[in-house]
Amino acid sequence: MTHDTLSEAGALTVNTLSEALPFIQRYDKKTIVIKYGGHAMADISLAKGFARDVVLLKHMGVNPVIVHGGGPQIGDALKRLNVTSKFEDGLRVTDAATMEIVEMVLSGSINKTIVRAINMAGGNAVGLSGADSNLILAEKATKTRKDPDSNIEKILDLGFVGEPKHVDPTILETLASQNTDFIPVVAPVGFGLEGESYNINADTAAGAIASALKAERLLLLTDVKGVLDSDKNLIRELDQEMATQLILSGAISGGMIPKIETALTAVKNGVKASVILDGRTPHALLTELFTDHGAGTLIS
Ligand SMILES: Nc1ncnc2c1ncn2[C@@H]1O[C@H](COP(=O)(O)OP(=O)(O)O)[C@@H](O)[C@H]1O
Ligand SMILES: CC(=O)N[C@@H](CCC(=O)OP(=O)(O)O)C(=O)O
Repeated sequence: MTHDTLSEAGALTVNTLSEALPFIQRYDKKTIVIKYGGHAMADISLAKGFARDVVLLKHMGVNPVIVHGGGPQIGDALKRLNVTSKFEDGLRVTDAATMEIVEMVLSGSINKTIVRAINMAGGNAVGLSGADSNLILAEKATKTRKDPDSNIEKILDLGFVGEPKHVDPTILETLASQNTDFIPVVAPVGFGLEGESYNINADTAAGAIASALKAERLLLLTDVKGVLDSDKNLIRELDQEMATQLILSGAISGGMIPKIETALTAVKNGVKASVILDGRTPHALLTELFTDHGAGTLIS
């Protein structure tokens, strides 16, 4: 690189930093809940980049709360143990033996891998699951499906799949209020009233936590650019009406449906806005929060 191109690059960086000022002011001391999915953490360099970005956010005055998934990693562990696993409407049917493994993987290995990565990047992460400090009280998920032949609504028994019934955010608020540098990292495992554990979809857990905290943003990191229309173009902004139309037309399907529903519900429950964005893009979090153009689909 010549001296000129180097100084041009330097000027560009400084301009970008300077343009970030209004965004840094907007998010100062604000809570941002980030759902970090299992696919996004599989790539080591992306995972390191994610940890650095979270630490940078904290240094910039933001209060990031991480809620992680781990679907692919649970799948690998179950395969190694010869336990078969199936999904109904995007949720893993979870019997008692599967639940034990789900909890080991989510609250154990994955949670601690993320905690270590953030700490290695210079942060001070604290790993929690929904059982810690009564964070996520869950109850058995009640899902139904219409039988196509008889048109009768059937109840699906998903075992220990749970839905958040009550989130007590005291521990997260306490960590944030002490002016410490703690970064909470939450595994989506809820506790039941009988002492049982529940496997909660990580998007759902992140949405419930964001709602309880009245977060400024719920960022759902996934493995596509954002919500795409029927021509596969990125939709920059989406509201309830558009989402309903796109679901009815079939342009939005599969795992994207519960993700959008979570994003919309969070907004209805007091989260300022939700964003679905690409966790495969380096620095997706920083681009979303600190640039004019953002990164994915804003849902408000
Ligand atoms: N309109 C759409 N826009 C983007 N993705 C969509 C759309 N419709 C369906 N999808 C699917 O939804 C997936 C994201 O949901 P999911 O696999 O549950 O994500 P994650 O594992 O990150 O939680 C995408 O990889 C894509 O295959
Ligand atoms: C009930 C249910 O399906 N739970 C999920 C929890 C993990 C998760 O949601 O992880 P991702 O975000 O990486 O997909 C599961 O068992 O896979």
